Amino acid sequence: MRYLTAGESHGKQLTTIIEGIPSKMPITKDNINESLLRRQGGHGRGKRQQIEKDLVNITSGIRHGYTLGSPISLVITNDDFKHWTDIMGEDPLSEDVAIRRVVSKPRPGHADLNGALKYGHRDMRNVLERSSARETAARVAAGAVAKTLLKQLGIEVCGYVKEIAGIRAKEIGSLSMEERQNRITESPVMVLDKDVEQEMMDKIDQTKKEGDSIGGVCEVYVEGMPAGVGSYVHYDRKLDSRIAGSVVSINAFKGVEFGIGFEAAKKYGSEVHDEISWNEEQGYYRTSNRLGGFEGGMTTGMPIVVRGVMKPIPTLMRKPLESVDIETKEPFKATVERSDACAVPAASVVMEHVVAFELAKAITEQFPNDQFTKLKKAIDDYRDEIRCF
Ligand SMILES: Cc1cc2nc3c(=O)[nH]c(=O)nc-3n(C[C@H](O)[C@H](O)[C@H](O)COP(=O)(O)O)c2cc1C
Ligand SMILES: C=C(O[C@@H]1CC(C(=O)O)=C[C@@H](OP(=O)(O)O)[C@H]1O)C(=O)O
Repeated sequence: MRYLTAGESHGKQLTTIIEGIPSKMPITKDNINESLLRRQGGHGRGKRQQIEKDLVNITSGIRHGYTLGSPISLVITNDDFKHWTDIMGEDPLSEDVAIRRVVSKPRPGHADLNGALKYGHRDMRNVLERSSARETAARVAAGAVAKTLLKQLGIEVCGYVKEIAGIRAKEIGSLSMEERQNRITESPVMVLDKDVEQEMMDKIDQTKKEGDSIGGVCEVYVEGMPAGVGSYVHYDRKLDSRIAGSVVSINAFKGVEFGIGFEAAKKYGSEVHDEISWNEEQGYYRTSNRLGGFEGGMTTGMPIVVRGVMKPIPTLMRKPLESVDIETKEPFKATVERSDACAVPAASVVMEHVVAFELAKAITEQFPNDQFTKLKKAIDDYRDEIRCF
């Protein structure tokens, strides 16, 4: 399984092409639109989300509610394009207009300057349009297809906010998957712990008022993955490493941890590792899950718990960062018309979907089948086999 996305933030549309989903898997538009809608939400988003209404147009690979086994292409229209037709259209601009519209002021914290140096663009719009996190809508569409596959194999993935600007949600280990999913749907900041919700919202509002930005931590929790998915034999087949790469690939994500994560550095081995037990009903299981569901690049069969840290949004409404104009070499302070003050809730939805894609990819590699029913049977057989091992 693999996917590619195409599209600029203020261009006509975003496109996702997914390859490797087996045939005859039930799926509808609603499976994808529900995820797209969730990504647009969350307290702290800027004015752009009032312009966009992300809905998928399935243009290939799905017919009458089932996958065909051929490439699936998904299109999301950028409603904002109508305001940008001259700047983002394919027709050449007259020279004087083109010169006036050139973006020569790189924004710190964005891809602008490095992308301009690499691709030789003196108009940094050519960089910023594609490097924008608008592209995460296309990735969520791919992840929604992956989630639909996983769910039908008994694997559920759920992403939520763990921390915003130092305000940390407490551990609520006893929540079922359904309770987690309901809770984040109800929560304006997509957090499981109701006690910190208001504090997080107040912090976002205060930050917005001050024209600054904040980041945080997102967590993804997965139930139902059988033990032994992934591999220890090569670095690029380790599933935890693939997940880590997918999380850091999300715009503004700077780090990843599994289970107790960086806390492990402060502890003894006896306080970190998960002891192995066995009973007839479950087969092997762990009495704790401090390592977050991975050993040796493979799943342990315990829930996967992975967190990613998002830096504060780099575009600041009233505290602009200093930079240098690449034409004049003069310093300037970046001024902006709109930006998100905090996109951690939306990013938790993105993280859920990129993790889901890596899990579905690993499953389809380990149980290669062109037809979904055969894939389902292969996994069920494997589950029986490891229970009796
Ligand atoms: C869902 C989401 C929304 C974002 N919204 C904004 C935004 O409104 N303004 C902004 O400056 N950065 C925003 N970002 C962050 C930038 O896209 C990101 O910092 C930039 O692409 C540079 O990538 P890097 O931080 O990974 O180096 C957003 C990120 C995500 C995941
Ligand atoms: C468009 C989205 O996020 C955008 C991501 C983004 C950035 O720099 O990453 C900057 C903003 O773009 P704009 O300047 O057009 O408002 C966000 O709105 C989206 O998530 O759908």
